[in-house]
Amino acid sequence: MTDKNQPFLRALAGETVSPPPIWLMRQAGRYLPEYREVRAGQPDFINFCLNPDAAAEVTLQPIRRYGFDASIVFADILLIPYGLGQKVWFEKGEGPKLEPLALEDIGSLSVERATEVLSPVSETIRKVRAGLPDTCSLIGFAGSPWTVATYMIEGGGSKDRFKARTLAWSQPAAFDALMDLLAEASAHYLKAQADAGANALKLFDSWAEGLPDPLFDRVIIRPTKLIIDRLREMGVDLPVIGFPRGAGPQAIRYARETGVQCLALDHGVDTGWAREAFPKDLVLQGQLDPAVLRAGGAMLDSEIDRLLSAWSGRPYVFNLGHGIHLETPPENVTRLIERVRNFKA
Ligand SMILES: Cc1c2[nH]c(c1CCC(=O)O)Cc1[nH]c(c(CCC(=O)O)c1C)Cc1[nH]c(c(CCC(=O)O)c1C)Cc1[nH]c(c(C)c1CCC(=O)O)C2
Repeated sequence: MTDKNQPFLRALAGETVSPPPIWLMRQAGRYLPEYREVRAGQPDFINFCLNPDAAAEVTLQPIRRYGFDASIVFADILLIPYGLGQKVWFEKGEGPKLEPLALEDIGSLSVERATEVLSPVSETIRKVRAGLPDTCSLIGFAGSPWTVATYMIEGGGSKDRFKARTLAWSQPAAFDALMDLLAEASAHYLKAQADAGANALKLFDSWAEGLPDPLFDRVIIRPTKLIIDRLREMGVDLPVIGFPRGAGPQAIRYARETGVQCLALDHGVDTGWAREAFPKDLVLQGQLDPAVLRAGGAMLDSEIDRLLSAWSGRPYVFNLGHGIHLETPPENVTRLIERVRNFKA
């Protein structure tokens, strides 16, 4: 299996592939009836993620149904806090819950424990890789330290991450130490995924929006660069995709300074601006609105065409601007893929 066989890896290496490779953020999930069936037998979400047979099966489901160019291992960004020793659970319809972490308690978190607890994810990767066609790439991932820390500190999702931002300003040394610890745990976790057979890696910074420059540098750029530098030090040379959702123009600095090979754009990014703002050798991914995929019809077609035209002639991976919505009709995804695959530049 070489890069040449995989259109997704060719694009990540900087080649303009036409039509562009396509996969979707959160492509395994509740919009698929076959996922809901497996999920029904796996009441505990964390155990589900750490069950290699079940996790490999749902990772492969969207590949079988749609033939995407890339798969992403079924896991969750909150496995890291769980592995480090924090209490994490998922309540139906309410999203993730965590026992809020006080910065004074960082000492109770263990990187070694996380590496051990998360080892089933490597087993999932081995199983998935063995079940994938040679032309399909496999993406390993982790949450970025800031996004993961917001859940750890707030005890779940939050509207504007006010508590986490306050702590970043009021206790800078302790907060930066938490970033360091999360970066170290993530680097080891991603290295294990690479060793198990992942072809590319992705860092999800879903809550990168709304940060003043000094915080953006401290909690987004520095820890992201730490992870990538650490991976390179450990001999991992896979391409890395960064997704600093909502970063706006700060993404220019992010792309220049962190060491990512590919930048995933959210649907709120001005396409014309981004075409000019990012260097031509930076691979871009995105940025279809999950709501237009949910809506379908003629609007979906015209949005697909707009993005394909806007991003043609440069290395690009077709994707959503954020995760697929659970109410998305599976046939809209079929329509999307057909339209992308029939595109002639
Ligand atoms: C912020 C974040 C999380 N998890 C993730 C992010 C970053 C991407 C983003 O911004 O969407 C990333 C993630 N979560 C999941 C995957 C693998 C599946 C895939 O991408 O195909 C990935 C890549 C499975 C999941 N993770 C979760 C589900 C749904 C759980 C279920 O089946 O009941 C899945 C399929 C649960 C989860 N996990 C998380 C939340 C907020 C929730 C609840 C919201 C929701 O239900 O969608 C944290």
